[in-house]
Amino acid sequence: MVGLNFIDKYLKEHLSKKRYIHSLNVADIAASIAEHYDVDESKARLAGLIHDCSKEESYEDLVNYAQNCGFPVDEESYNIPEILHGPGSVYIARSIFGIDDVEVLSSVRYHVTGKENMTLMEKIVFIADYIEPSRKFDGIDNIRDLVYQDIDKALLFAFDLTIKYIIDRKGLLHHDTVDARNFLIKNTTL
Ligand SMILES: Nc1ncnc2c1ncn2[C@@H]1O[C@H](COP(=O)(O)OP(=O)(O)O)[C@@H](O)[C@H]1O
Repeated sequence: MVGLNFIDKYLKEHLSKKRYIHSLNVADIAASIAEHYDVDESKARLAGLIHDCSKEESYEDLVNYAQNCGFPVDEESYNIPEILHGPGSVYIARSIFGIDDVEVLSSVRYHVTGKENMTLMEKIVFIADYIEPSRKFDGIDNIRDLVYQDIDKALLFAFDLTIKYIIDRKGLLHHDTVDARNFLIKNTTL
């Protein structure tokens, strides 16, 4: 794997200032949630740092990256450009940063939509992205409180908000977020 200085320089060169700061914020909060839940802080921090590294690439590049990211990406995903940077960032993580840790890679892969039966690391990176300090929307304070009490409750709140947001805008909704939500409803005590 390349050094953190290389990753930092890459992010500065490939992301807007705002998204670069967002990435640093997600890294910090992911590490803090990981510490709380006793999972590997440095992996959570790394996944948070790189989660959006492909976000400003063209649709054509993202399609190519997603097809070669090493995780399944279904056909429907290519109709929703907003979600392609999940797999796209995995491609850059592997091919440019030399990251091969599956926990880190899968947290980046599913950070936009979530998925059925998420690992704790995947949950941490997803929710860190959702609540990092520069995010502002109704209900965020509730999610910020819940994260340290019961991460599944925080995730359910976030999935419901995302699903409602997309439905309100008549957008195409990828089923992974619905699957993530339904899995929590069926398998956890909420
Ligand atoms: N299941 C889904 N189906 C369609 N669009 C989705 C789904 N989940 C998330 N999105 C969209 O993907 C985008 C994610 O952007 P954002 O929250 O800024 O993530 P990031 O910090 O990873 O860039 C949002 O526009 C959101 O509405």
